[in-house]
Amino acid sequence: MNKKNLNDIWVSGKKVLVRVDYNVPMDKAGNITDDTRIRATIPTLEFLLSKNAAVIIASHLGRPKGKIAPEFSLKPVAKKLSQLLHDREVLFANDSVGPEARKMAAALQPGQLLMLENLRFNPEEEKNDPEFAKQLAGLAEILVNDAFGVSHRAHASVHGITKYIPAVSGFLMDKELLFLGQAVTDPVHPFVAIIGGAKVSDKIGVIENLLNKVDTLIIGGGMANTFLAAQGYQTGKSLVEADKLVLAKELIATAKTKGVNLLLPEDVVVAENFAADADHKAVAVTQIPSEWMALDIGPATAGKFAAALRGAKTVVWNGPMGVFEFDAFAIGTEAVAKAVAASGAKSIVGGGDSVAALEKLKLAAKITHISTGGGASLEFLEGKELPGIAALADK
Ligand SMILES: Nc1ncnc2c1ncn2[C@@H]1O[C@H](COP(=O)(O)OP(=O)(O)OP(=O)(O)O)[C@@H](O)[C@H]1O
Ligand SMILES: O=C(O)[C@H](O)COP(=O)(O)O
Repeated sequence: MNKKNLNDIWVSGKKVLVRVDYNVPMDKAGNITDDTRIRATIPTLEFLLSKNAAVIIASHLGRPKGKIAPEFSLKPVAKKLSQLLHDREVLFANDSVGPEARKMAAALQPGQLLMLENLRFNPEEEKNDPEFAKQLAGLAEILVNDAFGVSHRAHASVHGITKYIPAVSGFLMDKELLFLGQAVTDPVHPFVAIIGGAKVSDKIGVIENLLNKVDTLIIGGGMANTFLAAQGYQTGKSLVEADKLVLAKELIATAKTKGVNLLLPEDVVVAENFAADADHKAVAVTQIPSEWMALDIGPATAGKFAAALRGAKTVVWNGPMGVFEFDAFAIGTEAVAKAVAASGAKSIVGGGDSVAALEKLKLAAKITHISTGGGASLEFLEGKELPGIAALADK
């Protein structure tokens, strides 16, 4: 990529603002339930500290809608970061561009770390407000953008700010762009993509773009029902997007024209109702009872999908094959997770459910790259230009 990264600039003794995506899940008591996104930025932070930069960390957490909301405070995240950095002190400012942040940033010494409070406590962040961006830029000399997960948002801390101070990518951003970039621009074939999750409407762009690149496209999860309905199967009470039937038909036709091997479920696990303990059974897609709903791919389909993954050289996976939250309907997703891990392909996985399945099965280490981006990795796979990446300084 023709953008500057951390190796292209002098950071020693400089004040560096690092934009990270510490939008991590927390339980009701404020405990971080998955710290992957924090751990993923440690190489960038350690590099900056080893170079004696004064490091100011900025992030959002959740969607507090421009208002101060204690449940969205980044304080617990600062504590977690300190632990992950072997109890190194992480100073904390109770605002992001206010008097406290300004004072603490000004006093920050080389080798020290300061975390700002949630950027989204200010409505100006999401509005990409130039004055807010300028104030944020005023805290530092350089922006290091390691927040791949938010690079699809034209927000002040990833976009507007780059008008005032130079912006380069951090190591996490580099890693995301390298792996996702290779998959969309220069994949090694055979290239197999697996797309699942609830709705076709969320992933139309991804499917359309991947149809130009893949050899095999596997579709599972709730969205597969719309494709089944489009082919004329009775889908009972399954989740089907009636307004997407024509589109699903078009996508099936496009796959054919482009010579893509499109794989849809042949059998599904149907349930009497949407519940963890619902009565359920595997049936052929021609046999879905009118009062039942498909909540997982069936065993024959899982076998077919696994076979399609054998010999793949590049695999992209996003979205579960069924209602993974209920054990009875997690079997298809787990079978796909095992097949991706066993494929030996360069594998790129995005999305919380797919990653959770891999972690549950202790297979995450077998994946080449687990993306920290949700919406951002989807938009990247759609082939869109992400504003936070476009705004990085050119080489
Ligand atoms: N057959 C189905 N019927 C109804 N819901 C389904 C079905 N299959 C999967 N789902 C639901 O889809 C949801 C995930 O879909 P979503 O579109 O949010 O995927 P995603 O967020 O991209 O995936 P990930 O969480 O891996 O990123 C899960 O909550 C799952 O229960
Ligand atoms: O979790 C994410 O996908 C990112 O942090 C972006 O969050 P957002 O969808 O609230 O902008």
